[in-house]
Amino acid sequence: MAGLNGDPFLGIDDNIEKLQYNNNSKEAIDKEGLVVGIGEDSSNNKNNNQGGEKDMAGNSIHRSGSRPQLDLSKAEIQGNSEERDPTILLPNQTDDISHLALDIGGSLIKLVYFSRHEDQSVDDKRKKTVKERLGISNGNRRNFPVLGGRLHFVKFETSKLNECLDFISSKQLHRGGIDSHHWNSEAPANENAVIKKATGGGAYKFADLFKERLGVSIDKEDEMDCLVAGANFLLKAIRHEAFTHMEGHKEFVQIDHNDLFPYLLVNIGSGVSIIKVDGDGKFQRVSGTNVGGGTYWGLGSFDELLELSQRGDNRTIDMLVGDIYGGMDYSKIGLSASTIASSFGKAISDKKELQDYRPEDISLSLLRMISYNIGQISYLNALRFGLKRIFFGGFFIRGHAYTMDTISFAVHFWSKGEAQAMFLRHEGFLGAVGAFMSYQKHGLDDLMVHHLVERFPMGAPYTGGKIHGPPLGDLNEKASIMEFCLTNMRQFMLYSISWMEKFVLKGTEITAPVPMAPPGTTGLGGFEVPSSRGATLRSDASALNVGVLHLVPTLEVFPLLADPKMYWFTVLSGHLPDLVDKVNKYTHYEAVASEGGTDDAKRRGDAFARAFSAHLARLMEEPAAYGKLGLANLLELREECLREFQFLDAYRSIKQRENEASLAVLPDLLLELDHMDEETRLLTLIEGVLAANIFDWGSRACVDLYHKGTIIEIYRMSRNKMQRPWRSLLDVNLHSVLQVDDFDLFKERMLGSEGKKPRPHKRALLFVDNSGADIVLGMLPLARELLRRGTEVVLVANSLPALNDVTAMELPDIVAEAAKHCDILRRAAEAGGLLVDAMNNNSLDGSRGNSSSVPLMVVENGCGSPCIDLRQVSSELAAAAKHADLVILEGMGRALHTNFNARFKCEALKLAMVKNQRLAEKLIKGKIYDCVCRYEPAT
Ligand SMILES: CC(C)(COP(=O)(O)O)[C@@H](O)C(=O)NCCC(=O)O
Ligand SMILES: [Mn+2]
Repeated sequence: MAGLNGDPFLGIDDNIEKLQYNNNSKEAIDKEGLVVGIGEDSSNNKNNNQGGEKDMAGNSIHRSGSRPQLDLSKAEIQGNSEERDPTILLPNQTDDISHLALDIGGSLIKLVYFSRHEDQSVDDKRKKTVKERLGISNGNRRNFPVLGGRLHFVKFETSKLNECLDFISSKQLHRGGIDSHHWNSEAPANENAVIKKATGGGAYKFADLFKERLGVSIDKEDEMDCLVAGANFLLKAIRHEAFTHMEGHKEFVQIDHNDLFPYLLVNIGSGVSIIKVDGDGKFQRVSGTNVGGGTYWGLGSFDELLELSQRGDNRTIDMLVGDIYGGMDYSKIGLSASTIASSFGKAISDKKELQDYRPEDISLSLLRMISYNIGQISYLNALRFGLKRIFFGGFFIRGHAYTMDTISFAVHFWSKGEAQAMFLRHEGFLGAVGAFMSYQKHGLDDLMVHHLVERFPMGAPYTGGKIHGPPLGDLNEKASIMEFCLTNMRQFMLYSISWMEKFVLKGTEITAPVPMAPPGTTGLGGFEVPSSRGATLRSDASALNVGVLHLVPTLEVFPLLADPKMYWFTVLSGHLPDLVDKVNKYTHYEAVASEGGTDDAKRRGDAFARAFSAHLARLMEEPAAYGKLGLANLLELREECLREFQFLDAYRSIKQRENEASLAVLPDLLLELDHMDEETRLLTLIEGVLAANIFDWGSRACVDLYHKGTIIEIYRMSRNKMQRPWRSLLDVNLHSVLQVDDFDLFKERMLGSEGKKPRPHKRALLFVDNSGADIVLGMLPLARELLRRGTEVVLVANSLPALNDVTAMELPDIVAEAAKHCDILRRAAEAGGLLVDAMNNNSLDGSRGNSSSVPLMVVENGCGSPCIDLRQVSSELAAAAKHADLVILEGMGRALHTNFNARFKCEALKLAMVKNQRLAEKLIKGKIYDCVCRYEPAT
């Protein structure tokens, strides 16, 4: 604002302690260097396994006696006890319970395991009061036996079954489960039975080994049942599960749940099963072929063959139409000269021995032969049953572009474009997911898309998010530890380290580019040879194509969205590729510093930096690797990655400092505001919100600023810069320039015109953003103004920390502090149950207790990212939304990157400062630190 009259901060900052942001932590880390250097050679691996076997054998008596560690005291049946298989609540059970299911195939073991979320939400008196106020009861929601957790996906070679057993043992997955038959029943659990679901031939073949090594009984599930159940579940529940892949181009397909059946499921494992699926549990295995993944693998190492094929030229060994027709097409029947007439056909005429051919060429010829054959048989079966959609699953595909292109080409060619080949991101895990779902207790079949949040495989499959044991760097140290690994606990630590190392190593390996077929085809046989581009094949391509699935049964669609179905298309503004390098990486330093720069923190910080960089590199190389991603997902990726490496709140101390500094000047600001007339006050309040939004630790430019001045200096500068009109914003969807200084419209709605007083809003939901000045000097004074007008205010904050965003857990204390200086806030906070245990006895006007004030409440939004996807919000927020007639979204993350184009059933105000030069140029035709104020009446 040009010359903010009577700026409350002129002069004040001299009285408060100068808070200079310190960047010592970064220097300290730079100086010492992070603990790096890992690596796992095969001998280590061997030692691990040997040690494991010996040790496990030695401890078998101890282990077989280990029942699931469940505290059954005060167990009670939940809901109607007349129901069959009612859920049993275990109120005293606190340990994490893990479950696993296996699909043990001829070549690979696929493992899906579940880990419960650590409950990080507040469930104290305050929350209870707020819930009561909002009329939230658990009665109107289905009670899920699983309160939320994660599904992880891991695979092993069947020939290395020991690795799989070690993994299960190291993660204690064999203990965590419980007797599956009794979870939902009233019958007492069998003392000794630990039953795990498994499918595939290995469930029969290796049952005794599981019993012997882990004390686990295998409950065998039918393979076809599992494949279909897994495919149906994934197709219905996971966004962007299915995609097409043609000529190197990947396109995600939005599956309509009501129009999924019938379809053809082709599972390419060792052999191939072709299944016609008509519904849940309704299917028929209509065909199959023995030429499958095992055929390829049987002739060499799968990954090596795939790698070789990248450099192959099958024309040296395949007989082409042109070879028979003297280089000509056989155009009369539509065969081009490059069409393969006979796979390996040249080998007959060439009079060469097999060893005279290049392994690369043989490998490619083989890959094409198998892929075309599968594509053709699949097409014939689709034709036989009149099916248009064919989903291909199984580990043969491995996210390999050339394989998918070849299969797609065959289906397209034979069906003349009538049938479509689609692939699944969880391609290899269909059976394992199906087996997992056969645990009745999970109630997974009832979960909807919005209950499942796919996050990224930061290393969770390898580490489970926890890192145990000493630093990774010193292999000698590791070796000596190994010698002393005699107890189970040490054993557990050892394996955890080993998995961790593998992941970090993988993180650096996975950066090789994905080979893509060149565009353009030449008849059946398609593209001539794989592109030579990207000579290295990602060895573990599939491992990073799937994320960890977070099950959050309490998430709901935000009820005030005007058109939830269109939300996906309007919510995101950012495009990924050019933004990847913009996501700053200095979080790493803050994270390590937030935990005192300890060796353990440095070690985890290093692992985080590697994992995060690996994911960014992977995304640069293939932006759709994890499904369709926008900037919002990328920002969430960073937060998730931090959490995986146990950095639960990297900005904790920064947030605290900013809160304290801002709370110190709040009384002066409130005094100043109270001396203004209504109109000036409203403008000052909105300017205050925009100005204070400058405190954003996700913006490199802002962080550079913080190193140059105190919080208050920066805040004052920011306020002095406020100038109307605020910027125009380019609507990316409408391709038009929108005027977004809607302050006058908002003012009219708030204060009226021509002497007419409009009715105040009934309830406003304020989606707050950052800690410190942003919440204390920006959003709280605005909330106070609304409260003063008789509007109930719900502060909506993150459930989990993300950058310097304020969380729902932190807010009540901030409000309590602010309430010490303001009766309006105090009374409202009391009325809203916010001051239950943070009561201040010295009220400003001497009044106490229940006032007639409208309430001020806090609810969590259900997310842990700087952005918000309103298709997945907490049930409290959904309940609070029911009576709301005003939504205020604040900050770049919530109001620009996401939701700028979201339309609401009620009025909406979107406020943000743009803190990135490039985004300012792209989104608004402006510059860094320009502001957006958009007001929209109810839709
Ligand atoms: C992470 C953020 C969305 C946070 O902004 P906020 O919501 O706090 O206003 C923002 O800092 C951002 O867009 N960062 C990425 C681009 C950059 O480096 O500036
Ligand atoms: Mn923020």
